Amino acid sequence: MEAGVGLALHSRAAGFGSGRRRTAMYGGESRCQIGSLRLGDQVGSPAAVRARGSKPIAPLRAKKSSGGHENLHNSVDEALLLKRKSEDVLFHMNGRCIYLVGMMGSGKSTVGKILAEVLGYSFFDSDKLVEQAVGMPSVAQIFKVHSEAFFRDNESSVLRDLSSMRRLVVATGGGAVIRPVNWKNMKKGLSVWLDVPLEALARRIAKVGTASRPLLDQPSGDPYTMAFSKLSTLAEQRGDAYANADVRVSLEEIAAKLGHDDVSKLTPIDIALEALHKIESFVMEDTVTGSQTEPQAQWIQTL
Ligand SMILES: Nc1ncnc2c1ncn2[C@@H]1O[C@H](COP(=O)(O)OP(=O)(O)OP(=O)(O)O)[C@@H](O)[C@H]1O
Ligand SMILES: O=C(O)C1=C[C@@H](O)[C@@H](O)[C@H](O)C1
Repeated sequence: MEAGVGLALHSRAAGFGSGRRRTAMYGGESRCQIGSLRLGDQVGSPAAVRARGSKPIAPLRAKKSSGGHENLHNSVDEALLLKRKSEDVLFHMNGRCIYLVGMMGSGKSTVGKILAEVLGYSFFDSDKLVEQAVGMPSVAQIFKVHSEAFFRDNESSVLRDLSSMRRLVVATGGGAVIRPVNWKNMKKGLSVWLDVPLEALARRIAKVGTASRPLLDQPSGDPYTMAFSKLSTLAEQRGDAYANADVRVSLEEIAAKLGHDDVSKLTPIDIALEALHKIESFVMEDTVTGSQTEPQAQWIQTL
């Protein structure tokens, strides 16, 4: 294959859940209103995602890079592995939604867009849907003008509305895990925890700044140190809330498996691939035990 020729993945969910409404990422067929959300052909399209202030979802392509043929081959191999694994996973998913949970900066949006593309699902970022529902341009502004509690109420409404849909990958807000009612809704699909060491999170966040993350934003101080200290406090407060997810994707484990000494060497594709492997194990076991969609944790059932 010539360098520079793109390998676009066109994973299709065709054949699954026929007769149900599809919300394919490109060119959804229908528009509908569910609760406070308007979903359908506009929202699922790249143009609509851009209109809501998100970056467009780039098609997954093998890129020509300065490394030449070797890099191209690696990219092609990765793309094929992802495509094959996504087909295995789709077979067992029955259209269930995937909810990505994890701390701020854990890569929920980055990895979520890759998963949505290979599975032929639609991608949504719940922070963006809250901004849309409230009619404000940023989460930071919602916190400032209203309050964190107001944001959390809207976040819960968005997750409740999404939970009645199918074939979505949802990047949830970092704090969505603290409310049991959100788990009750997320457990209608499959939840995946991106478990990233705090040092790596702080490095990523310090790189892009904290302005868009109101719980981390500080008027002064070294960005890495401030982010690390706040993230540590949040992680302590949240305790085991993330561990309630059906599947845990640990970057430390992936790095060890791939022989890397640092999680920063992992690409979003490495992480998406591991997520698909873990999802497959979970759904296969789930199919065998017949426990699909039943909330497991006792504290959810006490609601
Ligand atoms: N595997 C990775 N390696 C390095 N940087 C990454 C990786 N994944 C994501 N990032 C970067 O980390 C930052 C946060 O990623 P992303 O927005 O996907 O996280 P998130 O979990 O959705 O964050 P939030 O909940 O705060 O919105 C981005 O700048 C992104 O480019
Ligand atoms: O971890 C959190 O509590 C948050 C994470 C972000 O995604 C936003 O939902 C908001 O900034 C709060």
